[in-house]
Amino acid sequence: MHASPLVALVGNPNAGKSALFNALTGARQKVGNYPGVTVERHSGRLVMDDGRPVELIDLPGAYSLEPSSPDERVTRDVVTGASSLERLPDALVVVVDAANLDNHLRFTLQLIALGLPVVVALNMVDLAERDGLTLDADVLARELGVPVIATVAVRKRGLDTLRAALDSALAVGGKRTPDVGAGTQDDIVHLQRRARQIATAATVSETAGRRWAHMLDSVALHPVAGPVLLVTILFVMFQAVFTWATVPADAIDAGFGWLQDAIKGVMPDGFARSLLTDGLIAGVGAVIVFLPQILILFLFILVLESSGYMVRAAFLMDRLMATVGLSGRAFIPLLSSFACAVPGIMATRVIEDEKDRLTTILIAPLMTCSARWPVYTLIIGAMIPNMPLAPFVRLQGVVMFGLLVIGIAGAYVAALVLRRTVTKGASSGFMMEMPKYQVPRIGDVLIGLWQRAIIFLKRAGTIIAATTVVLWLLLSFPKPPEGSGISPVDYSIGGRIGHGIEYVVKPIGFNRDIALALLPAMAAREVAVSAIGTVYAIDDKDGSGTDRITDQIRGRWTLPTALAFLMWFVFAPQCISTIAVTRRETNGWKWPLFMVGYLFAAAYIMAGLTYWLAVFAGL
Ligand SMILES: Nc1nc2c(ncn2[C@@H]2O[C@H](COP(=O)(O)OP(=O)(O)OP(=O)(O)O)[C@@H](O)[C@H]2O)c(=O)[nH]1
Ligand SMILES: [Mg+2]
Repeated sequence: MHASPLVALVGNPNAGKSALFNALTGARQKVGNYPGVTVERHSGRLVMDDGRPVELIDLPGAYSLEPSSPDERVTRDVVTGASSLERLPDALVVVVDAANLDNHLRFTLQLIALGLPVVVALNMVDLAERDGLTLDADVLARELGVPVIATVAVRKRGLDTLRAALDSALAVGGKRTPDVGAGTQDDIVHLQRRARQIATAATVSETAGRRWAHMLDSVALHPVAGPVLLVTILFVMFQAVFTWATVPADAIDAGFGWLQDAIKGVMPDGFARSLLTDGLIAGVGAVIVFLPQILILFLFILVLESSGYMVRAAFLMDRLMATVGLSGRAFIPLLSSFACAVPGIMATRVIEDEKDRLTTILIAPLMTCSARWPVYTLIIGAMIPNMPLAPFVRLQGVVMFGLLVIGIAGAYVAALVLRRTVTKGASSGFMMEMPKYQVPRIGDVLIGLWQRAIIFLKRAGTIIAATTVVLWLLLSFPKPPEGSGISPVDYSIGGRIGHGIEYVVKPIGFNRDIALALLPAMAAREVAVSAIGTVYAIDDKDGSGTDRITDQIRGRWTLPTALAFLMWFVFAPQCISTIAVTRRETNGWKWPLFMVGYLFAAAYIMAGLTYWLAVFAGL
């Protein structure tokens, strides 16, 4: 039996728990360590008005009862009575930041649901008032069903009232066993909604900016309107990529055409000229044409990120992610993977749980990265008619969107399977602060776009140029004997390698041209585009050298082949950089090899299925 009751200070990080702890205990505190963990234990003595002592502990800040760090685990274990290091508190003082009520009330609701006596310290009301936000503590108390005391920890304001409220909470409290299930059952979207409702109800007055944020959130986080908005934004993004980019892309295309002609005008005909114009310029040009589309894609991502919407999207996704046993924290790395899996995989470092993190790394390549855009766009542009389906909705954009959705669905299934087999383990929760909404700064967005453009152009200038030249050489030599009638491509070294690959990919509907492009495309996916361009430049039947790749594809590919090829690129791990970064982040070859294996298998099966279904459907 302990002499004095135990009271724990809990709340989100930076709510002011330690400041309140210091104000309440003064010099009567001890700092120690919880045995076995590196988490510090702060305890101190609080003296009630009648002189009775209460032991106060300052718990580490946490976002929720689903811990994602050792600190948060200590907090969770203590308040749920699961801790072997600390007895169950007799009451909780939940500290919330008044200026950040929506965010902090989520955890508060979870804590109240545990059933222990709770007093809420509505802290930092001075900062809230400075920001033009006035809150009604009584309304808050009524909505939450527990006493709420306004405090300013650093000015020791509200401490007497807080002590009195704590006294009566302890008096009526009795000790109940925490109802651990109650706090964690509600998913975070629901909690967030409830928190926002309460915060709105308790708000007496607020600035226009805050009012706007509340209004935007009531749409963006709405259980029905939220997902609809998210899908709409993504859909508009894809339509924009296809429609806005045509003019600049055509201009770039024309520019490279002009450059080819100019060089043909000054250089004598021969191997060097042909390598330079039909090989290098055509190959690199075929990829650079996609710069406008990639920049439009990044424009959307950067604006969504800097406006504060992205984290809201992560919230909406959390429920979905939880169904496959992934942490909501995985959303941000996965989202970055839509630009490129390499930074995406590096961003998985924010995920504490190893199994969670590994699963996220393994599915990251299924997000449609920007290197796939050139491939998708080329094939869709050549083979899918761009007929309007509805105002502002065209078939090509829909197909593109479909490929993206298939990638996500693939990742979903992969995570589901992986989490039950090779990366089995308990899943952890996710909580993040909702950032403020703000109008994106044009300068920041432009700098972001500029950086992407440079990275893309560098790739085109190095990896893509080099593989194009190597492929050109492999496809040009040795030359078939004069008058043999054999196509130079088929006779070349590259052609023979291609025939070898063709054996493997013929069953899934791929032709020789695709087989030839697959190997160089291992360097980077978009090389497939320049590689196909190279094949057709060397294999130019009429010798005019003027046919565009799209026309060549149209003439030589069937629709089932094109669809199978698209499906292949949704799954195939055609990217050396991704494999390398996976090796680095997982410290060994085991997981990158596993990733390559399962993705190639999926690519093969899905492409094959697509091909044969399309053939049987008579496409
Ligand atoms: N203006 C103002 N500042 C406060 C108040 N309470 C705390 N602060 C300041 O807010 C910051 C965070 O306070 P802490 O007490 O360290 O927060 P905490 O909840 O212990 O944070 P963690 O330990 O990280 O979970 C500090 O700089 C405090 O000085 C308050 O009522 N008003
Ligand atoms: Mg602290």
